[in-house]
Amino acid sequence: MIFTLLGTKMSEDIFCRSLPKIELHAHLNGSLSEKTLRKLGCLDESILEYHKLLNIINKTDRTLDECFELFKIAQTATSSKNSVYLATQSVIEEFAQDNVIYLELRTTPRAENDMTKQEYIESVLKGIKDSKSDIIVKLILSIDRRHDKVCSEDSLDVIVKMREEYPGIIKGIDLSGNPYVGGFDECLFSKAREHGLRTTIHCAEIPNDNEVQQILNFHPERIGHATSIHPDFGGSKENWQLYCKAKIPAEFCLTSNVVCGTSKCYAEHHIQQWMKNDLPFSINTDDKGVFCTSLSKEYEHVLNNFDLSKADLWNITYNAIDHCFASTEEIILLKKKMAEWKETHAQYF
Ligand SMILES: CNc1ncnc2c1ncn2[C@@H]1O[C@H](COP(=O)(O)O)[C@@H](O)[C@H]1O
Ligand SMILES: [Zn+2]
Repeated sequence: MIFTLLGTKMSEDIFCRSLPKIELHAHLNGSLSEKTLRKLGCLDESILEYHKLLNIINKTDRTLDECFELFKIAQTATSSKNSVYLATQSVIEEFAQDNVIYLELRTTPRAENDMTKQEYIESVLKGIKDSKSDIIVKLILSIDRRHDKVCSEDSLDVIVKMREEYPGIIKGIDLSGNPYVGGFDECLFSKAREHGLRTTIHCAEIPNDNEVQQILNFHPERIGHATSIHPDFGGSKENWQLYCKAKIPAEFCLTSNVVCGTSKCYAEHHIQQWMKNDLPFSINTDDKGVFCTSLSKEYEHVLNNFDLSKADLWNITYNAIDHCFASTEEIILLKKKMAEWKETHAQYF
């Protein structure tokens, strides 16, 4: 990679791009760039829908539902085994180009046309295995909140079966989807856990104290967004106390929250409460395609809005390694890579 360096100064954007990064919260179909959508044969009209987001951002009465409509465009582009395979490869390549050294990709297995849920997962796995990029990739499989019990249990059966075959790549299970629909099924996630799957759950994207309490009591390995847990952001005092005891690492996705309107702006993002109270978190993209972002840009937003140093940013990435679902050997390797980068780039801090 070529950097424009002035003396020993490295501008913030180049620093954020150059920094080796850990991505723990990226949905496959939400991560498809315009370039990838075109490669998959997506039509201009559909791509234009993506750009409508710029209008959504400027609207004050936008809804989460409007953002969720956009996933359907990407999902239409990945309705065959080959397109799922190509999409996976493209997404991995783009994260690697952004100097992401470890990626946990998540996706919801879909049975579509002549593709079964198992074939969907196999296509993603093939995309991961055939990837030529210098990046470690693990897979988390998602359960969509809007699916009924029968459909979710069917997904879990396939996920468990596939995990037995590919324990080195399939690491966990996630609960995602429109937070206004469906709910958290503790039995399903306990069953997944019994089968050795790690758990990460989208939690408190909107205020929902009862569900948040259930999720915190279940104690997943990680939670996504964690927007409305702190009382200043619509959560109850009891749940915040529960969270502070549990200290479950949170996966923050700032642009996603700002675009969807669940955070007012970057500077007022709830990440500030985690920093203030020394609670564990990582910085992630959520849906880099839909929200027109990258992990580097997310790091820049954090750097610019919260009075942090470049060393603080390095620490955030380094600490995120402890939240990942990789093996002990891989964790050691990632920490070594980060330490080496710090040493060779000491003059830029
Ligand atoms: C905005 N924040 C979010 N909150 C909740 N769920 C989200 C999400 N962003 C994405 N997804 C979930 O990921 C799917 C797209 O990727 P996959 O088809 O699974 O690869 C969406 O349909 C939704 O279920
Ligand atoms: Zn998400």
